[in-house]
Amino acid sequence: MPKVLISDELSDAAVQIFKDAGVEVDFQPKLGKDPAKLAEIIGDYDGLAIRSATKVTADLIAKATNLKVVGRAGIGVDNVDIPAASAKGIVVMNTPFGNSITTAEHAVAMMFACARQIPAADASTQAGKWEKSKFMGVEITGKTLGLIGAGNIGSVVAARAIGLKMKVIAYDPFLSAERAQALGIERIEEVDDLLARADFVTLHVPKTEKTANIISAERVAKMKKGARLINCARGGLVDEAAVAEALRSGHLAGAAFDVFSVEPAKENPLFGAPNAVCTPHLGASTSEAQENVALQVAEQMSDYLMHGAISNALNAPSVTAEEAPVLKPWVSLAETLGSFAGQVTEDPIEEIEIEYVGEVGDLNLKPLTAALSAGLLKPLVGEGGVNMVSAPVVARERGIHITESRKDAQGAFGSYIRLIVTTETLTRSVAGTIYSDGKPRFIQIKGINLEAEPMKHMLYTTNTDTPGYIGALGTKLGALGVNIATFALGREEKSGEALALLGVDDNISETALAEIAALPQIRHAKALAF
Ligand SMILES: NC(=O)c1ccc[n+]([C@@H]2O[C@H](COP(=O)([O-])OP(=O)(O)OC[C@H]3O[C@@H](n4cnc5c(N)ncnc54)[C@H](O)[C@@H]3O)[C@@H](O)[C@H]2O)c1
Ligand SMILES: O=C(O)[C@H](O)COP(=O)(O)O
Repeated sequence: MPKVLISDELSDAAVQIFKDAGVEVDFQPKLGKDPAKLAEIIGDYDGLAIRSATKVTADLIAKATNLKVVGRAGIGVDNVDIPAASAKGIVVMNTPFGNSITTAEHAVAMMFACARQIPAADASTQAGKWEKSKFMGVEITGKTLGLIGAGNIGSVVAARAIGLKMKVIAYDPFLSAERAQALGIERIEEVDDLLARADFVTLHVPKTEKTANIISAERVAKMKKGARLINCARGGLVDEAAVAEALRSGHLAGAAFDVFSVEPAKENPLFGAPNAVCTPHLGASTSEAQENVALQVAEQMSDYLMHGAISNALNAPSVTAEEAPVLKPWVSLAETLGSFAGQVTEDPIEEIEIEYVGEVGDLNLKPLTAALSAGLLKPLVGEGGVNMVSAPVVARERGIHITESRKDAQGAFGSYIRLIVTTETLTRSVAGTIYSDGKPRFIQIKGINLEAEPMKHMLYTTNTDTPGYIGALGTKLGALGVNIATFALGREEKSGEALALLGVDDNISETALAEIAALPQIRHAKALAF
């Protein structure tokens, strides 16, 4: 039974979902704030469900010896070291839509809060002051709202703002003209042009190398005098000290921040600045959003751990729950073919071509290609060093170029996978299919037809096609105490080249292999393990 740890404040609805799916669950919502304790126990878990408090660092991942999936109940995954997770084969998934509306509503609430100074007016009124003339505000109607980032949350904010009779302009390099038109907003090519026009600027981008400090001190200075800035996206997008200074100088009339460069924010340059409205990362904190993301993350993680279905992963191809069982035998075949090629190829691999022939080409090929690449790279990288998640990264790091193509059915088999591996000196191919019994078969090696069911231990030989070879090999294996389970042969009549693929009961030792390879008919012998 897979075991999941919930280390942040998730709605307890998630616990029931895990249990119902047959996943053991440990609910320790304070653990995210205790990294040492978390590191001590993480090795026991197959899954880790988090929000933003838990920091999934490379150090934590190194200790997570059984971890298969990290599920983020929310959107931002900047608290997860995704390259480290990918390198270890851990799927990282989030819930990209569950809290978008809630967060957009918070941004709109923050816009109103700083347009009418509601928090300060509230504090003053509750202190018995009645400072009616102190809290002069501005109308939102007819004002220009500048969105930086018009993705899921930004586009909900746009819709709400249009409803409030605002003019909405947006800077987002990935926003198409068609999408902007559909949203009823104006696309702006340069951030600075947006800042020069907007009365309110609101950020809705992830924090990346490109967006870090996107509202720098220089850009704060370029904002319209009297403008207001809202950040409900991520800390680190804005130069907070420059904004505080602009509030004091009167260049900006308000700033409303839900997120800060250091969190939890116990102190910050914005605290105490005039008309600075601050909330403690509450964007996603509604009962509706928390229920949504908790249920969704628990479902996604359970589907992966129990059935291999992958959704909303940041570092792995998607596989639906319907696809997973259909793909399963093909994923296993792909990994076996890759493993065969990886074990018999001695030179550095330059290129891998994968042909999906016939009906298999209609399946979701990404997981098949990833599994095949993992099988192929495993013998080169070492056991445990690569899997479906990390294989594309490892292949890229090693300069191995992978291509895939779909082909119409040809030959005796309606559907099969053929892998062609190119090294500096040679090109080799291997093909396999799934029989109607649901089991995989090798059907061709080096262009030579044969039929062999993959087994845990196998012996592969290439040999001259001369009489007596089978007898000599059988006798030699008998003398070495190697029991033959299956024996498949193939040959190319014209070239006189032949090959054999045998299933054997146990691993063949190196000494035994050397004796086998010394048979006069043998060109090459290799002990294989799957
Ligand atoms: N305050 C909270 O509690 C809270 C809650 C949810 C999400 N968030 C944060 O809100 C942000 C937006 O979330 P989302 O769901 O809308 O994400 P999204 O991926 O749907 O949208 C992000 C948009 O940013 C755009 N973008 C990327 N690089 C850009 C750049 N350099 N300049 C301008 N635009 C750029 C993308 O094209 C995309 O349209 C994320 O950082 C997320 O973590 C915060
Ligand atoms: O990215 C997100 O989903 C938000 O920042 C929410 O974070 P939280 O789950 O820690 O509230």
